Amino acid sequence: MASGVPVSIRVAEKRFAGQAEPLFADLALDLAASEVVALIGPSGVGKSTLLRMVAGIERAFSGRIEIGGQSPDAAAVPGFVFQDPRLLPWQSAVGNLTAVNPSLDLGEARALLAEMGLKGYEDALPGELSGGMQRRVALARALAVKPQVLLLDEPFVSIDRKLARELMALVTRVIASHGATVLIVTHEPEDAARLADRVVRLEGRPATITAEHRISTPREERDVAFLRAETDRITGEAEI
Ligand SMILES: Nc1ncnc2c1ncn2[C@@H]1O[C@H](COP(=O)(O)OP(=O)(O)OP(=O)(O)O)[C@@H](O)[C@H]1O
Repeated sequence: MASGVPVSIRVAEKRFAGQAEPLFADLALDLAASEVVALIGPSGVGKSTLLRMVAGIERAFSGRIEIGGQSPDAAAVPGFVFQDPRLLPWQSAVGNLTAVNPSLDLGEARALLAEMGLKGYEDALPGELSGGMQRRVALARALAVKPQVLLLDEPFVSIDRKLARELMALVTRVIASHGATVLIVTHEPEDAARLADRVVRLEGRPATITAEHRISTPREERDVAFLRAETDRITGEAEI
């Protein structure tokens, strides 16, 4: 089990070609080791871009991002869960895990899939799995790199709420058992209230942090009434 490392984000400027205003200017965000931070904010504010910058996928910006004191290039590979599962269609579930980490032994890969509730489906191809099962494989794949940092980009979007809640329960267990530092982008304040230790709202262009909200109640104690109240606080319908 890898434990989480601190993440330091300092963006002097990030601007895509053709943008009159930079997406980010003098943006600073720190995550403590093993902290779970949810990024919320309007569409187009730059949440996914920031996640890709932390992952080292998006490199054209001025500033510095450090993962456990190292640049994203030098740091251990983060686990990344995208909006859609993006599995290799010709690889089995196990094959999708070993594809991202060839040193993962088959027993470990199968154990990760079992942890995601996929016992018996290890050798199935993605096309033979339901959408929900494919998302579970994608989560197992993110854990297959034994990440110190887990990046989740709207992993519960465009699925029904029942499935989203099942997957969130799974992510809650993963957070408890794998201990990574987690940065999750979500449109749903309720999802943030379920999962995060801290909710950070980005707004404007350049985007700034306009609200931060800590949630200290343990995840497993967050019941429906709690989630409703927290969601109101996060959306600004109650004082934060
Ligand atoms: N590769 C790119 N080239 C040019 N512009 C881009 C690129 N990627 C993102 N953008 C622009 O940067 C802005 C931020 O995009 P981003 O996807 O990060 O926002 P977001 O907050 O994640 O939005 P959403 O919630 O809709 O996913 C948008 O205006 C988008 O069009």
